[in-house]
Amino acid sequence: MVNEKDWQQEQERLDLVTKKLRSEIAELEPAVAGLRDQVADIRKRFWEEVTINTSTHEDFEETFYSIKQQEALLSERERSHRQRMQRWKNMKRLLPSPYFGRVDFQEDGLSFSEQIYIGVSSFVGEDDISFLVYDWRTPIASMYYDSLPGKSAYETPGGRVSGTMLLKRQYQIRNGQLQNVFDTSVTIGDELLQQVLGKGADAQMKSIVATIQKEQNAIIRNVKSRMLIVQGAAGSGKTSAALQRVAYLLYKYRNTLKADQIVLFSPNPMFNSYVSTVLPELGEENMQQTTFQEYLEHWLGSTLSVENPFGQIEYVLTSTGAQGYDARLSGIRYKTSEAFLSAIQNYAQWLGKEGMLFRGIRFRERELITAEQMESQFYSYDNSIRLANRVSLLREWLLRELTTLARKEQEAHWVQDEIDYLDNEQYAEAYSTLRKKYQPEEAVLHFNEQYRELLEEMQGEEDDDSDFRMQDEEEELLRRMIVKESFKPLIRDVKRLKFIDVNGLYDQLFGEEVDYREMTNGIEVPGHWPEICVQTKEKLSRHELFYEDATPFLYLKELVEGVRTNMEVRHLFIDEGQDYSPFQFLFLKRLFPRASMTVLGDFGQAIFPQATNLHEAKSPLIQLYGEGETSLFRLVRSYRSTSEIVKFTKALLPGEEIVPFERSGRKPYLSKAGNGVMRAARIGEDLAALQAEGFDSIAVITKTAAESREALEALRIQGCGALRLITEETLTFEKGVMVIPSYLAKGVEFDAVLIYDASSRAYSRESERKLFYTACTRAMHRLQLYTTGNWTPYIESMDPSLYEVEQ
Ligand SMILES: Nc1ncnc2c1ncn2[C@@H]1O[C@H](COP(=O)(O)OP(=O)(O)OP(=O)(O)O)[C@@H](O)[C@H]1O
Repeated sequence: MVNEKDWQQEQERLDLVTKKLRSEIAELEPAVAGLRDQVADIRKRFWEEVTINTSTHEDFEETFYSIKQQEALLSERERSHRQRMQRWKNMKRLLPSPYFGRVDFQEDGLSFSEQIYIGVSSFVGEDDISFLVYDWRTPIASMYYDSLPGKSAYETPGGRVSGTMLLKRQYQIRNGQLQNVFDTSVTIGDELLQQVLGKGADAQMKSIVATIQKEQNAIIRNVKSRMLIVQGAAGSGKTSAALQRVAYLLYKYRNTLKADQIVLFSPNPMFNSYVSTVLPELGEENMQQTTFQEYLEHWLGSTLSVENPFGQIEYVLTSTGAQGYDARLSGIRYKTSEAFLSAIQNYAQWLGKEGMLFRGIRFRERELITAEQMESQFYSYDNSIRLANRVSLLREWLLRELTTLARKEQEAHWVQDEIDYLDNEQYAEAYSTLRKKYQPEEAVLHFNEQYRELLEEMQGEEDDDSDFRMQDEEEELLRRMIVKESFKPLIRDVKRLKFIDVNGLYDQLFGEEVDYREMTNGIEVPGHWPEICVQTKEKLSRHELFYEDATPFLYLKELVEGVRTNMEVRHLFIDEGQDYSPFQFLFLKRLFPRASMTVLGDFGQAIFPQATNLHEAKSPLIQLYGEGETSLFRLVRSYRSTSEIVKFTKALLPGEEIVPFERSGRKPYLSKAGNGVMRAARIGEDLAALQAEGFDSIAVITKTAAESREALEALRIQGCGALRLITEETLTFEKGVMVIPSYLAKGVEFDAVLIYDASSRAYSRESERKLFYTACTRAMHRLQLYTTGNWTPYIESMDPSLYEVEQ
């Protein structure tokens, strides 16, 4: 806290800034409203102001310029309106709390210092040059995050500015009133951060601009690397850093970068709702948000049913010992590995020489073009031409073939039959459609000409043949129309490359080991190969794909058919990056060739079998853009949980680099019950107690979805009302008490976490350790664990001083 005099001065300055903000807002208000009306008015009267006259060339020119002038006027007004509106909105946002920080900085060589007040946007005085508040994203504001009083510097586009920071101060301001003022010296920790972290969880993530830490700031402001990889412990602020980074990029590149050119891939749809308010809170529009599953379904969903990652993890967690389980697990590991990535690439090469599979084009129970014909046409192209380009050539060839075949088809009996079956009305309708449709075509023009001649003839002298001639022409056109209509689906399918049997191509890989080796240039198969083949083929025959097959399948499809790209997107953010396989990263790179990537994750929370270790030296992620274009960051300090919870969770996962932020609370608390009913009763009592203590975001975390349903039922029987069950379909995140499976709790946090079953029955395998760790690290203030039997070995082997046991 500062002394009384300083406090007084700060309150006075705050009053001054608040007054100026108020008066500018009031001044701008009518202008903002007026401009809105003016723009609407110009829009309305746009055409009244323009004289349209196109009689002569000069008139036409005049009209053209008059329209141009009106357009320019309108866009100028709109621009001015937008700018004033933005300024007005920024000031409104600043008003309740105009700034949160201040640094006093004396530049080397100058005899005076400047007071730099930092807030969520800039506020410039009437003179248009003195900054009453600096936007937190300005270069000078970076010192607030990076330095302590003493020698200090900041980077500007014009070079480095060095000097001395004389003071660093933090504020808590509510409704124009100072609540707290802290001076940060070299020795004192971040008091504001202490205050912020002591608060309860929210249904929505909050912005952290007032307390961004130095190592987070480095991530937020890095614009040098094409690829940013952040390995950060649970609760270390990865998602927070990502979102503030989006705001930073939107500010830095405000003239060229729009929010919809940034895409965030998040772990589940509920997470989207959780983070959706951070950017609007900072005065920026939200970036696009999606999940990888959405992307897979977009490209494969029309023909195949793709398992989602939660289906996969439920299977992994619940089907231990089931027939085929070990094979599936071995398959998951293999299909997401780099070896399989190479296998697919080599396989595509092999297909360039042989083995392509096509689907013959069938029409009315006949094979118009056989798969063999396509194959021989395909392999007749020079094999130095890329696979996808040869597919394009084949497509052109097929379209030409179909045109020729359509011409022949016009003479077929079925066409005549169709014409004969048309009744008068249908005939007339077909004929008029035909006239409209074929009007511009040469044959029709020709026909019309003849028709006119015929009419003239008919009006002049009688010609007995004319009716017949007309009928002939009509019939020919009708035949063309009928065939063209029936060929339409064939042509559409060819254009969509349906003649390639991608299912067959993927299926073909899963055969005899010797064949696999030959097709993939010697890549080894994993254990349980024959069973993996049976499982994969069986799924495909039902037009289904395992989650682990979806990306390789899509990759193969793209190698054969050509890549789809999105050139608009400039920045890609991938949260929970450890849950993506090398395939998925490669894919995203190919899909967004102009984008930079920021990947955030924690290998300690790698709960899916396809996990990628983000920081490993040989990690495919680092290879993606090459070391030169990649920056690695590590965040180890956990801001989410109390130090007692962090110490406990760290012991669960020896080796995980995680350092608690000094905030104290109760030790994790273990409660053993005699049976399920007693446990539910105990949890029910604890829930009530926690709520009475004021915690309003509480999660009962279960291992699986099935266990969530069971827990919900048991707790309801105990009279716990208002429990919300979270499933993979849940789209919004709300406060309250919820029952949630561990893997859906990823990325979010709760005041209190109750682990429903922490027994050795539920968590004993090494593969489950990270899942357990992820669940426990969701807790901010309280962590309570329950069992009806033995504790999980991860707890049994832990130092007992790290937890309390119910007496
Ligand atoms: N600099 C900061 N100032 C204030 N709060 C912070 C800061 N950094 C992180 N936090 C808070 O810590 C909590 C965890 O942050 P966040 O969810 O971004 O971490 P994470 O690394 O993505 O976590 P996880 O991987 O476990 O999901 C959030 O409540 C966030 O607001």
